[in-house]
Amino acid sequence: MARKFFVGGNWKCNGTTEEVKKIVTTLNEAEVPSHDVVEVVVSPPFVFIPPVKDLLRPDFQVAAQNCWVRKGGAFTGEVSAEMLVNLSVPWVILGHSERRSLLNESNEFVGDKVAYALSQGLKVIACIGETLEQRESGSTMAVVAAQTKAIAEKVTNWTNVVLAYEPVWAIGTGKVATPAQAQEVHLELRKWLHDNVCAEVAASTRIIYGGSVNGANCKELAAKPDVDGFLVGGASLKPEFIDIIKSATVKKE
Ligand SMILES: O=C[C@H](O)COP(=O)(O)O
Repeated sequence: MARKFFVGGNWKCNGTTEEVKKIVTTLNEAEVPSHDVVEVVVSPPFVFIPPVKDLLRPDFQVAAQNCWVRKGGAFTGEVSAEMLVNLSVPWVILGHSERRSLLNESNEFVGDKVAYALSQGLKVIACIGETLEQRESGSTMAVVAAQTKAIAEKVTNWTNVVLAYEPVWAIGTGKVATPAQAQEVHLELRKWLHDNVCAEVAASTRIIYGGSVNGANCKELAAKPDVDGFLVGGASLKPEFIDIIKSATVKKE
């Protein structure tokens, strides 16, 4: 089964009303491959989700950057999956490394969040990835497998899950993984899904790469057979995000 290329733009904690309008205008005016070829999802901070949804072209979708682990209620400062569904927000990013490291989100907590968000009808971009220390000690695969296992233990249907491999050492550093490094981990993750979930999920789940992706390095990465798209941080705030979307048509090796 062909996996549709997926490009996510994670705006993180950035933007003003004016900047958001400018980014959306750039996206709306861009000529990009059709929705049959590439799925584009932008993820503004919560407060900008309603205006972005109102202004954004209909072939692009919106994701939240997080949501609460269970049904909403007395959880000050949190936003629930139900609220996102109520606002017709189709996607949510969960388990981003910034939340794992700065807010101590554990593998189990992320697994619970993914399962709950899916149960409410959201689609999930689930993030995993190793630190530089873990890579240098040779434990990359063990780390990403443990992170994926915590999700797999709670999830029965993978149809609405995109797995984002984001090595922490590549995030916001300008130090992108080489295409070979990304392909190696993506292929290993696919094997892990094959052996621990099933062949169908391994073949159909999109595994996207994140970490210093830009307009200049995206094509080489997109050519790798197991790189099914990108989760873009810094460059998603710039016009070069369009070039990254266009890399969906790069021929696979
Ligand atoms: O979610 C996106 C990643 O954290 C990548 O961020 P970056 O493209 O700024 O390195």
